[in-house]
Amino acid sequence: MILTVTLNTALDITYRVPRLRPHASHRVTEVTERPGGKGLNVARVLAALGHEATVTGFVGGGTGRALRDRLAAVDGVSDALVPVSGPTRRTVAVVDESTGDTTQLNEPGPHVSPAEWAAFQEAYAGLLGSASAVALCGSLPPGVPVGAYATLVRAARAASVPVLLDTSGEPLRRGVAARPDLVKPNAGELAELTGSHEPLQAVRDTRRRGAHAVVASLGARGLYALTPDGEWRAPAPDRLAGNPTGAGDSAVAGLLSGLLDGEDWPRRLARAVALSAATVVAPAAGEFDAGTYEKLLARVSVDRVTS
Ligand SMILES: O=P(O)(O)OC[C@@]1(O)O[C@H](CO)[C@@H](O)[C@@H]1O
Repeated sequence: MILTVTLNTALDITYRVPRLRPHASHRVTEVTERPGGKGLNVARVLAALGHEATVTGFVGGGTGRALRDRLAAVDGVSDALVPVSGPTRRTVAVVDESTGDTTQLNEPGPHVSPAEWAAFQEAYAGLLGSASAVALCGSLPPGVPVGAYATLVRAARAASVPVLLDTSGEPLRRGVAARPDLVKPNAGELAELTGSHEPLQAVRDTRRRGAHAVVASLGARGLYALTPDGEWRAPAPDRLAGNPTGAGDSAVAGLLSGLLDGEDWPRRLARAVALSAATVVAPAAGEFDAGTYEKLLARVSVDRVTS
């Protein structure tokens, strides 16, 4: 199975409003609630692609129960979440129907005690034994040490399980230094990590800091991959209208799914680009439009960079 770790799980709430205006009161036209946090989105997409996925991380309180109830209804995803005494957070995505723009409000998450963090690490070590790959995704809840991902990367490497890291800030900086097989930063995360606003220079710097391979999502410029096998650029397809929340998580699912299906880098990147775009046209994170995915997969161009 593919293991996804979401230390800061969330009940994702999406509101659609005709037009979002600061200082105004809004009538919500549609509400959706989904089990979320980045790794849960990755797992749902992997399951939809036919992979067996297991999710772990912390879960607690009434929001945690609601998250688990909804997760139990998702085919192909096993729940190996670890209890925490505080309540799982909510995140709110507000979609402005007049522009298609999304505004995201993410709660910090429950406080995690040293004993809860130790219990998680024990559970994680056990799960690594049956994992063919692991994805470490999203922000850290309060109380979890800032070097948590570095610790989890090292444990995966010691167990010879390929490990992908998708986070930001100091947890990313320390996690990269622990030498994950792959990191997937966006342009903002790259700039924060390296201090460079020139994305290609920042990608090279990230690899020098320890990551074996880097796949950067550069918005309208698409994906840029720097790997031991070479460098590739995969331009994004024409801008699609919709909700971009979770598009990066679908790219992670595409990269992992391609790796485990034995695909080469260009085909993994094509999956990532097509899934990411197909997520924008689906209503919520962790879902994708299958028709759009198939159509784009046949059309995505991935170019080798030779300089
Ligand atoms: O606060 P984090 O952990 O960075 O991000 C959490 C989150 O906004 O990311 C997903 C989209 O990628 C949402 O489903 C989720 O709630």
